[in-house]
Amino acid sequence: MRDKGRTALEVRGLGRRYGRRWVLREATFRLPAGRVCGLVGPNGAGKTTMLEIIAGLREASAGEARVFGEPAGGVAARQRVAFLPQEKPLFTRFTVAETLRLGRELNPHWDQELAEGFVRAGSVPLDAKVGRLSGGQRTRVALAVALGKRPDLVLLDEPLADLDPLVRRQTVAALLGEVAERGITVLLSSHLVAELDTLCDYLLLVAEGGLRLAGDVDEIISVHRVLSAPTDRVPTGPDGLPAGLEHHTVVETHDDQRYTTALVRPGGPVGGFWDAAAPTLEEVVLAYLEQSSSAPLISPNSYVPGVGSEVAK
Ligand SMILES: Nc1ncnc2c1ncn2[C@@H]1O[C@H](COP(=O)(O)OP(=O)(O)OP(=O)(O)O)[C@@H](O)[C@H]1O
Repeated sequence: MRDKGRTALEVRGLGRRYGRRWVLREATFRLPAGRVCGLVGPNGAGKTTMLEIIAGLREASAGEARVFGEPAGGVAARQRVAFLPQEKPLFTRFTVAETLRLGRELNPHWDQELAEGFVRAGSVPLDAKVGRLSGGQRTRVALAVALGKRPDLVLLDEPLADLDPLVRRQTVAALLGEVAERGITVLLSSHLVAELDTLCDYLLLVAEGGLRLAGDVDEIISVHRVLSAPTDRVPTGPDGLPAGLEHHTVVETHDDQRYTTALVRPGGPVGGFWDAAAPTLEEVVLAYLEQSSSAPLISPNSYVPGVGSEVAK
């Protein structure tokens, strides 16, 4: 792994506004090299905007992004980045082989063997016109073009959204195989929250213009607990929240007639009537999406020294 131990991406105080409206504000994090990072957030949270800034396709209104130490958008950074936008940038009249040939002509470091192998492994015929391919086959060709550039950082904007579950699983396995073998860093936006933990070992969550979660998936899960108790045993505490949560950072609470649950970052022992369990990544993500005003969590290896961020606790 060429970049092991390095930072693939460093974002400091990044912001973007359209007119007077800020869609992204003061995003600060670090993404270590070699990780597969999920970028999640509600519609309109600024995920595409952030990917476009990192790819050098859009100017930031504040702050900066650096790719392997180089300013995003500069020649050095662009050479190391491949960006696959939501609408796959393929010419429908080209055959698959012609598409790969174009990739070779446009990219000095093109890896034909990799790109062709990736397409063949998905049983996509090289002589087929791109316009005649299924959505899954087209995704595979677009990913092959992205990987063929031999990038160090791949940015994918909802690459899997239109694939059926089986094709999605096959495509993900193929993609993860390539990136692991080559030590490529991946940042991919996705709404497929239930599948994130099979894809990603790193997570960024943006909501309401700001970064709410950043860090290792394992670390993020390990600092949270899901507490549950029968609703009839849970009195209301002085702050209006269910009692017994005073010493914890409460991300979200939910109750129905039978059970009350809370996702918390424990600030001490959990006791009394509460049962505590480790949450799934999906539970954590959904809780932060539901309560986008909860205190952000930037875990230590995403933390950028000298820029105001909250460290995991
Ligand atoms: N060129 C533009 N001019 C004005 N507003 C824009 C422009 N591009 C994006 N926006 C607005 O910025 C906000 C963030 O858009 P963005 O596409 O980055 O969000 P997203 O998180 O990727 O959303 P989704 O999950 O729906 O793809 C949206 O409200 C969008 O309407």
